Amino acid sequence: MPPIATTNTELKPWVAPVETSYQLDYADLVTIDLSKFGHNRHQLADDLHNAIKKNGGFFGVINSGIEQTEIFQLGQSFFNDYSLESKSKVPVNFETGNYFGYKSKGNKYLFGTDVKENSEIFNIAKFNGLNDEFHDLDFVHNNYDQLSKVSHECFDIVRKLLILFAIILELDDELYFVNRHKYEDPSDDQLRYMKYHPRTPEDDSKVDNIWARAHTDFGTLTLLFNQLVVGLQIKLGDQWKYVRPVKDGIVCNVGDTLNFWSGGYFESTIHRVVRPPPDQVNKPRIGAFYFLRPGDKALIEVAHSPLLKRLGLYRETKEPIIGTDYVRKRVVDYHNRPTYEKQSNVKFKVGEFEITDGFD
Ligand SMILES: O=C(O)CCC(=O)C(=O)O
Ligand SMILES: [Fe+2]
Repeated sequence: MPPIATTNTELKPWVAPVETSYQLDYADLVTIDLSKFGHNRHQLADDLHNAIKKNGGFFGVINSGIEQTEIFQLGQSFFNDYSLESKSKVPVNFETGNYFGYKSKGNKYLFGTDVKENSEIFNIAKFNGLNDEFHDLDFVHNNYDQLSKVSHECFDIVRKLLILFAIILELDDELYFVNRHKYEDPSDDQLRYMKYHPRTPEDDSKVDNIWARAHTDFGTLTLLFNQLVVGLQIKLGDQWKYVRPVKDGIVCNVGDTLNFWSGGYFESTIHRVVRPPPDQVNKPRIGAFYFLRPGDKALIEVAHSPLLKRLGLYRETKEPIIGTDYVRKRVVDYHNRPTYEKQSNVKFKVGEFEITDGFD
């Protein structure tokens, strides 16, 4: 079905949640200034290199040029203005592993308890003419132009980051990763809206206050827009550290496939979401993300990087794996289950590439 032109519904103002007054144990995230990209990308690549080595693949990005108020206005509208029936028109089908569409909350029990998982998710495929059936929801029809704009703007940001990652690896071709992630190609990239529905303290305590199980991200890069309701934690060594919101900025992290391309040098770090502090726990925690994922034309092998060779991290890949295959197998393995069990240090492997995950 062809896209129906946007009707430009009036979006209600977004009132950002007030920051917590609790003192929490935060990771010392390093932030890079993307406005340097145009005139000094080699310096910026050095900045990024320092940033990712400090916090296992998590870093902040400022001056990306993207307008975040509109992103959250759209998310707020999705969760507040549309009925369950309207949102459910394109349901996520975990059997396919593409993860496009809507997932309502509370479909699965957690950790062998009587407590259900609490996230509501809508994953929006790229606006490249290949995914019209996954855009067939009133919310998308009503906001088609804005959502398409946001999706393209997110892509422009990750495109710059992909160039910086190629520079860090000293690859001959700065566009090595860009050529393996093209907006016009088929891939399971998603612009995601996510809302966590608070549970009672009693229920939360039965599941160790976990709102999102510990995991690594499945694709290449993740952008996480200004999340003021804290709860995201990353695992650094054996310590969990909170991620501080980057004011007017983006938290970004490396996922599994960039980890593979870099022979593990860029880390796909385990993270989770826990119950927010008491002064924020009942605020709507609406998340907005862009998940960059390699497509079915992207072969994943350890890149021929002089840096990786010097570090002893380069190895020849006998059988490269296909980007979309990896991501879909990972989604199926992770989500296509009747319940979410408690597991630690689980290995997931496709071909020669293995990741250690853990649900804690
Ligand atoms: O909600 C968050 O802050 C993070 C969620 C997350 O890690 C994910 O959806 O992959
Ligand atoms: Fe994640």
